[in-house]
Amino acid sequence: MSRAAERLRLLITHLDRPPAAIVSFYSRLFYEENGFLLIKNLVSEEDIDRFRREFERICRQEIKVPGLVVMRDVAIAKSEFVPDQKAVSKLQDFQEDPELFRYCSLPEILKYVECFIGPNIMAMHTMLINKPPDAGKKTSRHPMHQDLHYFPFRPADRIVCAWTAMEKVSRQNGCLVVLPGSHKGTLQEHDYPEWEGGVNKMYHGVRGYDPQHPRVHLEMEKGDTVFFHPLLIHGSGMNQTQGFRKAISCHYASGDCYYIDVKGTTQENIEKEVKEIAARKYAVGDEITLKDTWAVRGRLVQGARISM
Ligand SMILES: CCCC(=O)SCCNC(=O)CCNC(=O)[C@H](O)C(C)(C)COP(=O)(O)OP(=O)(O)OC[C@H]1O[C@@H](n2cnc3c(N)ncnc32)[C@H](O)[C@@H]1OP(=O)(O)O
Ligand SMILES: Nc1ncnc2c1ncn2[C@@H]1O[C@H](COP(=O)(O)OP(=O)(O)OP(=O)(O)O)[C@@H](O)[C@H]1O
Ligand SMILES: O=C(O)CCC(=O)C(=O)O
Ligand SMILES: [Fe+2]
Ligand SMILES: [Mg+2]
Repeated sequence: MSRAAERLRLLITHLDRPPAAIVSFYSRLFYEENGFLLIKNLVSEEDIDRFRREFERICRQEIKVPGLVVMRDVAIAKSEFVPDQKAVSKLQDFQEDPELFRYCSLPEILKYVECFIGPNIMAMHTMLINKPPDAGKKTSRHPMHQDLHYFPFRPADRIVCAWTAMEKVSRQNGCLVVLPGSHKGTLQEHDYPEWEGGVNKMYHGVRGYDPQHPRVHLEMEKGDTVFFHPLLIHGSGMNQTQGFRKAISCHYASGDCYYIDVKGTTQENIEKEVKEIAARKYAVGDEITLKDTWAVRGRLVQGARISM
């Protein structure tokens, strides 16, 4: 941390009731320097319990949500499907589920998102992650990566992720691991890590990241929320408990971001995979573009949809 940030932190910890302006200025400085900001106790217990109940209903197949992707861990991908949360490692694209999508519109979340990306806010990517107990092959890990690798839109500074712990997350059950300050670098080349036990579909990792870079384990309580920059290198360790570690997240982009063509960039490999899956999912041919797959999923949650 810079000296300015450290002095502000000391000031805040020594004041009985630090002025809100100083706290927000410090928070912003912390985000600029580290690429993430953790806010404790931001989402209510009641809301989280509602998201959990909705997740369980989806797993039991009591409701069907258009466009939803229900993902199984690669370790059990080829075994018989049972309609239970134990068979689901992640939901993606829940924008058509009003109950889960409520998360993306929570005013306490949008208040922060607006500070980072401005008043026009699109929810671009939604996930409920149910990290399973590791089946013994370390496939429950998420390799270190930058989320921007997946996004064909810019600028990076107008994108932010909100990630809320739905229960206590610790090093034991595979909390997020971040490399503070790594968001100041550029987008790195990503590919599948060479892991003996297998890797989940599309879980690319940064090629040759520096293992000496300081790492921070973000241990969090239920309702704590971390906001992070799309260039921040992060991942999560394996779940060494018997519980399913739950988190809900949304990636936001400003309504005036713009799409880019990733041809000829390091993102070409993920484009190829996404197009193959999208062609099957939407039963269309080769003509679907990466941009289309994002434009159909994005939803405006505040302000104006300008170029997204
Ligand atoms: C900021 C963003 C960061 C990220 O999003 S990182 C992770 C991104 N990952 C994704 O977007 C993957 C999303 N998942 C999916 O699209 C689907 O789950 C997926 C992988 C296409 C499978 O879906 P379905 O086709 O409905 O499932 P299926 O049971 O019919 O299986 C079809 C073939 O896929 C395989 N599969 C299923 N889950 C897998 C997994 N987790 N890892 C690797 N392979 C997997 C499955 O074995 C089957 O293979 P085969 O065709 O029988 O050889
Ligand atoms: N060989 C590797 N190559 C790349 N990334 C790795 C490798 N091993 C672990 N990681 C990543 O590092 C992060 C932390 O994972 P891991 O569970 O191995 O360590 P940890 O939880 O920090 O340490 P410990 O297991 O000692 O508590 C995860 O994002 C994981 O995917
Ligand atoms: O919840 C996790 O383990 C990490 C998820 C993540 O970083 C992602 O899906 O991009
Ligand atoms: Fe990520
Ligand atoms: Mg670990």
